[in-house]
Amino acid sequence: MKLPRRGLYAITQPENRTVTQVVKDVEAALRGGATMIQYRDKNPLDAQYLASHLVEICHVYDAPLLINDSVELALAVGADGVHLGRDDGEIAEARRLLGADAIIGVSCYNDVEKAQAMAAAGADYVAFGRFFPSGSKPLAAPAEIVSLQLAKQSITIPIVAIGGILPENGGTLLAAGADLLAVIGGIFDHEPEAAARAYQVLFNHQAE
Ligand SMILES: Cc1ncc(COP(=O)(O)OP(=O)(O)O)c(N)n1
Ligand SMILES: Cc1ncsc1CCOP(=O)(O)O
Ligand SMILES: [Mg+2]
Repeated sequence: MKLPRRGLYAITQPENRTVTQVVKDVEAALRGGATMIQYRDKNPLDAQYLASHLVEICHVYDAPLLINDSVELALAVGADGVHLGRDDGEIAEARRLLGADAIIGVSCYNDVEKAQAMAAAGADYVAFGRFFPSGSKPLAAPAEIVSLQLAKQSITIPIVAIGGILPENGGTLLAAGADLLAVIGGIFDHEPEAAARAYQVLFNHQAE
């Protein structure tokens, strides 16, 4: 499945929710216009079961499903790719295991040089953030909007922004160079279809 060049990238929040509820919420986010989903679960009970249901529903909507942190889980469930942070392994190993068509995204925090190196090493997208205080990851280090502007000058793969992004503040990040907005709470702390739809105006504006 192809990596969308821009759009809303919804990241799951499965804590204290049943598999049925998480799948329903993700489907609602997809109906609301999310273009890609990441399964992120820091306390998984049955990750393989949930992730395989998420692959199924994402493919109905032609949206890639990426797995946070785990190449092994991505392989096991036939996911479209993986998101790797600084402690989650190397791009080359993920590529070897998942294949040429897999989508491999990497966290670059606030480090434009790292993003350039990751793009050269074969990443499919680079992610910067957190840009705004995040209830989902309160200790995430701040990133500067100027990093998006600098990255945009030298990086041609899609740039993802993450952290406290709402329909009210996402426009600044897109204007600075972000292509995809990655969101947890702004979608899944609310009714996800309406919440996802509220971000679409940002992308429609940009296209004008
Ligand atoms: C799109 C996207 N960007 C950044 C992250 C954060 O990854 P990481 O630093 O590995 O932190 P955890 O998410 O594993 O807590 C992400 N998951 N997705
Ligand atoms: C995983 C992650 N990495 C940096 S901030 C963050 C959480 C983003 O969630 P929210 O959209 O609720 O701030
Ligand atoms: Mg990680």
